[in-house]
Amino acid sequence: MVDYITRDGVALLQVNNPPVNALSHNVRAEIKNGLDEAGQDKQIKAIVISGKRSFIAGADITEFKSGSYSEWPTIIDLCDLIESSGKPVVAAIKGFALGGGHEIAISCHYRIAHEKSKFGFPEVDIGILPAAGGTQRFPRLVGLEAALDLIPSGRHIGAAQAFKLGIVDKVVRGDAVEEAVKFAKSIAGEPLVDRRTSQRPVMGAENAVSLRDAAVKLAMKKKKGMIAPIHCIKAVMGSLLPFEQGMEIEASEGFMLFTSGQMGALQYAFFAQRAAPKWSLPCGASFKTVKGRPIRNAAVIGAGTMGTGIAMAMLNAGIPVTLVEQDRKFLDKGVSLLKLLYAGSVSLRKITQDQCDAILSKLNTAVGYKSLTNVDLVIEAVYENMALKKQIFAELDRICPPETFLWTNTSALDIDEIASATRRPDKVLGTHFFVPAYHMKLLENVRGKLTSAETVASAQMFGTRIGKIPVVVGNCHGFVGNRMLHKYAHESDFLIEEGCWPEDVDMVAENFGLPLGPFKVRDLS
Ligand SMILES: CCCCCCCCCCCCCC(=O)CC(=O)SCCNC(=O)CCNC(=O)[C@H](O)C(C)(C)COP(=O)(O)OP(=O)(O)OC[C@H]1O[C@@H](n2cnc3c(N)ncnc32)[C@H](O)[C@@H]1OP(=O)(O)O
Ligand SMILES: NC(=O)C1=CN([C@@H]2O[C@H](COP(=O)(O)OP(=O)(O)OC[C@H]3O[C@@H](n4cnc5c(N)ncnc54)[C@H](O)[C@@H]3O)[C@@H](O)[C@H]2O)C=CC1
Repeated sequence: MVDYITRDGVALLQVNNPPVNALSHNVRAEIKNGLDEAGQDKQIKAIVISGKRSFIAGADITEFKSGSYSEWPTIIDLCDLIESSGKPVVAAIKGFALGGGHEIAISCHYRIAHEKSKFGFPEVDIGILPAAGGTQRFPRLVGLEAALDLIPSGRHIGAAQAFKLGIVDKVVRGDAVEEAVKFAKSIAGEPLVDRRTSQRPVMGAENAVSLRDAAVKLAMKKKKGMIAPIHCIKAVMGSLLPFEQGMEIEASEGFMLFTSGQMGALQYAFFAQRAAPKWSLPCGASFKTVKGRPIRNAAVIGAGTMGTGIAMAMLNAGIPVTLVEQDRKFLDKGVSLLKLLYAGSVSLRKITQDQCDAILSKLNTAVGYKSLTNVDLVIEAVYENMALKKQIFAELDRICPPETFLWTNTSALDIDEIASATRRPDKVLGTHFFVPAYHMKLLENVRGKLTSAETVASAQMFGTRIGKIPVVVGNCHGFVGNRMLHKYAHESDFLIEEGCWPEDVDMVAENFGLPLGPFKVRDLS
């Protein structure tokens, strides 16, 4: 799990724990053994820590449930051992240095990074904080302001910004490991006192109160309902005390999170989101055995709320789209809405005008279906009316090539009945997007009785390509999402009957952490 390689007086400790080099217990133990061996070997003058393929993506998240994250040696122990090493330790970073991996890196005496490497503390999004000294060393390396930005937000940054902030000593284009080995040889024997991060002062301490208040305000806005960002901020503020006292604050703030229900829920969500796209069918076909067909171009029928949102989701992923309506007036309305949304993204600087123009150049429009003779996929998003949907599917079946997938964005209708209007029920499937479809991550791919495994595979692949979390569900009224939403909607309605105002119900739901309350969502729908 950790290869120990010697190179001309340098010991290279290369973590090899696929897929992401998480710091599982065995990895930690082997890093410790490597450090001990290098420390004792008189021939070794310097140490390089790196990862095969990528650096280290952090603690092994499964260990927070099993408890082995706290088994010796912990990441805290490793960081202390690295920092206190009498021989210089250089981190060679390519790929990701995240969470505990980032903490290991900033405990090293020097950091050499590939230009495409990424740095961050994503702990906040799994309900914890960088509890291996990250909240104490990081402010000492980059100053209070940057630490109060990056730790509570969990944002990743690239190598160039990491260099600007002082996280990284050198950014390289070539092989980071080779560069680090060369560098390690060049600094062997130099004094390390000012290279030990925990011994540095924190820059920006004079503005501590205003920086803290701004960070709390931002965290409450951006991560509504989450407790971890506030504990992260409190722990970072502890860095203004001597290092050992700061570590105690980090541990006590960490303890509250490590024992919280939010940690369990967010870590469940982390693994659930990665499990969702992995599908299998009762016939035995699965994501491992069946390949999807890539979608080169598509059409969307209906330029209403959902049709425009679905078209945007595809355009954002670079898929050329033809937006189809029943008449010119509805089409113009849909296209204006779509253009307005992109103009909004330009004015908010989410995309440039050039990017906006490039995206819109892939949009075609049509009234009627006659032009759809060369599309890989059609997604229908017209009114929720079975007779209308069946009529449209029958017509599409006549016009589109036999291999074209015909998918429907119905909220609750029977996929098998819609498929029965065609001679290709194997290629019919429900793609249930959620409003706003260009933004919401969930995509239910509803499998009918006759939907083929290739169609399911293609829909799952398509979902991932357009940035969604696609999940295969069965065909029943309301599928999964809307059956859950029904209960939620009923309870919200009961509250109104009992005398609450819709805005009060929304406020409570939003304070709980939902981005929009139930009545605002209904207004959007
Ligand atoms: C305080 C009280 C207790 C006292 C005792 C004190 C003891 C010591 C405390 C030590 C505390 C340590 C604190 C700490 O530093 C915490 C952390 O480091 S938490 C982890 C932080 N890191 C992350 O959150 C990274 C998560 N991963 C990602 O963001 C992405 O995976 C990544 C960008 C790295 C790669 O993305 P991508 O290529 O898209 O791959 P996937 O996301 O699909 O992942 C592939 C595969 O790998 C699994 N996986 C990813 N990361 C982890 C992980 N960190 N641990 C375990 N498994 C991971 C993922 O689930 C996928 O698995 P599949 O089975 O293939 O689906
Ligand atoms: N609005 C929502 O929140 C969600 C809606 N859905 C489903 O998506 C589908 C569409 O819903 P919305 O976008 O909200 O409806 P909408 O009323 O906003 O848009 C429907 C559009 O379809 C067009 N249309 C009607 N007949 C047509 C035809 N024969 N050919 C071409 N275009 C035609 C209409 O002109 C209209 O612009 C429905 O089945 C709905 O149940 C699914 C998820 C969420």
